[in-house]
Amino acid sequence: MEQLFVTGIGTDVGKTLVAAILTEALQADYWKPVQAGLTPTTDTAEVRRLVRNPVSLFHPEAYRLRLPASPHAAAAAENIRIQPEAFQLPITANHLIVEGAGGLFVPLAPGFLLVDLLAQLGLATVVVSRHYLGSINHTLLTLEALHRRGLPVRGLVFNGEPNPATEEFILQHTGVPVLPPLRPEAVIDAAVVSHYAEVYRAWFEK
Ligand SMILES: Nc1ncnc2c1ncn2[C@@H]1O[C@H](COP(=O)(O)OP(=O)(O)OP(=O)(O)O)[C@@H](O)[C@H]1O
Ligand SMILES: C[C@H](N)[C@H](N)CCCCCC(=O)O
Ligand SMILES: [Mg+2]
Repeated sequence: MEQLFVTGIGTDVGKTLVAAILTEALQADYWKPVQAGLTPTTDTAEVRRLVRNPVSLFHPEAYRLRLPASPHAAAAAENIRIQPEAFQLPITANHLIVEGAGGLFVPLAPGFLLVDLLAQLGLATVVVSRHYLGSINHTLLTLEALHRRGLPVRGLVFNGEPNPATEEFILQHTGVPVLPPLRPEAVIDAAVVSHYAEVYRAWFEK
């Protein structure tokens, strides 16, 4: 069974889109442990919108915070302190896709970063890198942080217009496996996710 934690080089890089593709490809369950920002939608609702298979279950978030901000600040705004013990992996016999919030060093509580939650859960990662000027540095920092903690990378996803110079450097420098890339899409809907899910299913079966 695949139990994968989707992280990224920052916020808005495409983690939810990748999580939806993985959820559809593997007919996996999905879990977003910390949701900061409830409108116009949540990541769980977005993945539910993008996935068509009847098997996937959507597990409730451990924290649902109103403010679209760093989780430690969104929690503080509601007089909540995020507790490491509150995070228990959902019990399921299915594949499980877990989506982080922002990047690895996003604070959840004083002294408790998202990467600490990842280490506590003990999952392999899928890392999403979106192409922008500065993304090489953000990607290498993310991969080094995982490597230093002994957290395995199942695959790296490049999102955006192809950038061979960037992609080749990162892959040669780190040696991580690469998942199929995502290209800019005019709309993000279930049909687009279904297309990528086919490609991802083949990658996992190879
Ligand atoms: N390849 C793409 N083509 C078109 N739009 C994209 C693509 N990848 C991501 N997007 C859009 O970019 C926005 C940010 O992506 P997404 O919500 O997946 O980011 P995220 O990393 O999950 O952010 P968060 O840290 O808030 O969870 C969304 O509106 C998403 O639909
Ligand atoms: C609200 C946003 N969409 C994410 N859920 C949280 C992003 C936190 C980023 C914090 C930071 O790195 O400065
Ligand atoms: Mg997301």
